[in-house]
Amino acid sequence: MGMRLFTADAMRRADRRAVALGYPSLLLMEAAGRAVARAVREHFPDARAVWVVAGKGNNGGDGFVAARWLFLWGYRVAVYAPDGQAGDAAQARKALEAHGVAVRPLEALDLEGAEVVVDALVGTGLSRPLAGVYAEVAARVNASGLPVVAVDLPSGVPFTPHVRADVTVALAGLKREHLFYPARAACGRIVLDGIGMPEAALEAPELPELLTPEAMRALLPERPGNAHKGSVGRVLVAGGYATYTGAPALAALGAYRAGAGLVTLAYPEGVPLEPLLEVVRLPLAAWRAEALRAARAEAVAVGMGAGPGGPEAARAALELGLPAVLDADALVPEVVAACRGRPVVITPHPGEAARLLERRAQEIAAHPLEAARALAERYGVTVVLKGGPTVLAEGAHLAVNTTGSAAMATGGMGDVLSGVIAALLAAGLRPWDAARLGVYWHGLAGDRVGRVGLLAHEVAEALPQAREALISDAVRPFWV
Ligand SMILES: NC(=O)C1=CN([C@@H]2O[C@H](COP(=O)(O)OP(=O)(O)OC[C@H]3O[C@@H](n4cnc5c(N)ncnc54)[C@H](O)[C@@H]3O)[C@@H](O)[C@H]2O)[C@H](O)CC1
Ligand SMILES: [K+]
Repeated sequence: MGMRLFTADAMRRADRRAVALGYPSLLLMEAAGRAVARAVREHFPDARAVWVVAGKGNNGGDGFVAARWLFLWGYRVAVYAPDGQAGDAAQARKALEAHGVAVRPLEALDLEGAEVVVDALVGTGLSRPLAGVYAEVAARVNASGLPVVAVDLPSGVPFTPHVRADVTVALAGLKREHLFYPARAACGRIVLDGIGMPEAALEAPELPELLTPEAMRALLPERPGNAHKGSVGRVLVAGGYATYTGAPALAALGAYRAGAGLVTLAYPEGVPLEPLLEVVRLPLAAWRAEALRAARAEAVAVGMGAGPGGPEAARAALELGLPAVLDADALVPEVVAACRGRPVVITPHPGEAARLLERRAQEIAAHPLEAARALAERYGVTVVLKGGPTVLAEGAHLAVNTTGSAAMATGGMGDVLSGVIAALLAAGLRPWDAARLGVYWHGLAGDRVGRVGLLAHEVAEALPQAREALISDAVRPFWV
């Protein structure tokens, strides 16, 4: 079963399924609290004094469990919470108090002497922005400058105010706030703990898939020992005029570094292109499908280069009937609309998605999953909506990438990605597989060289070592 990205509701359903399977919910809370206590010990090994702020719900319950274990391990512990817990949370509170640990009112919070704060005010049960004493506690914890370990979610996200955590222990599964900004920025380092939740309870094929190393490794095309350059995928790159003369070269480089056997670059005669020794050049008098056939390609990447010829190049390339990746200036409604039901991957950023959906870019960036789904529905193609994180859609399927970083927000990065996806299409992968693996691999390569100042060609150069790492099981997801 693949990993899924949960909403609060979906996690509540998983909880209920676990209970229906006979799994006592108090066991989940016990595992959750203990995981939080362990995170404190592992991430702040020098701390001896831990203050816990807890709410009325199960998030607070997890906090009481964490406090009990930390107390039993010899930490100095102070616990602040309102009265009025019920169910498991009330039990967890009693179990803590049985050790003689007093729970003081939140209003009495005194952070003097604390070395780490555990934030267990609210988790997935948040229904409205924090206010009153909760908002005050969040503000005081933030202002204290003390390290914060958040239980499940930093309290208050996705609204403001919220706690800013150094470590967030995600319980049972990752939720949207752990992946999407601005909430993600409040999480700090994210560690996922399974809390013993039975796999069957977590099954939720309707939720977006999270791209994991295991799932992506399985998609990597094999390289047979008797491979030759015509047998592992030939890619045609069509684009590169006017301003971005390096763009097609970056796409070609991305395709080669992703394993393409041969890359042909078609371009209008007379356009000066950046040299790339291994690329076959195909100068054209005009964008005509007949001329493009000379490349004998199995997939085509169109649109890098941002010139007025983009749509024209795209039309000619699409006439070849090959699997295709469309980017940038090829992403105009008339061109994309002609691709319905064909093996085509489009790779818009929010601005291009806005053009295709006739919406505002801010709206797209604020609701990327919904936008990707809308694009897939409207155009009947595979969608890669670039962003932090990149989200993908095809038909009813959604996926969210888990690699890459803001360091990759630089020119030419998308051209490399187009080349990678085109190489995977040429190697015979279905568009959904090529898009998911391409996005994941591209991000992984970025992570391996990742620091601000990263250049697109450096990411292309890191693709082979990222592949090796993926194959040899040396890749850990960010939540481990
Ligand atoms: N499967 C799991 O992931 C498990 C998670 N656990 C933990 O349970 C919480 C969710 O618990 P729940 O009781 O549903 O909600 P919360 O504790 O997050 O919050 C409910 C609590 O807070 C009050 N509230 C809501 N909004 C506000 C607000 N803005 N200001 C003040 N108070 C607010 C609400 O009225 C309730 O009293 C999950 O995050 C995990 O930490 C389980 O322990 C194990 C299984
Ligand atoms: K919390």
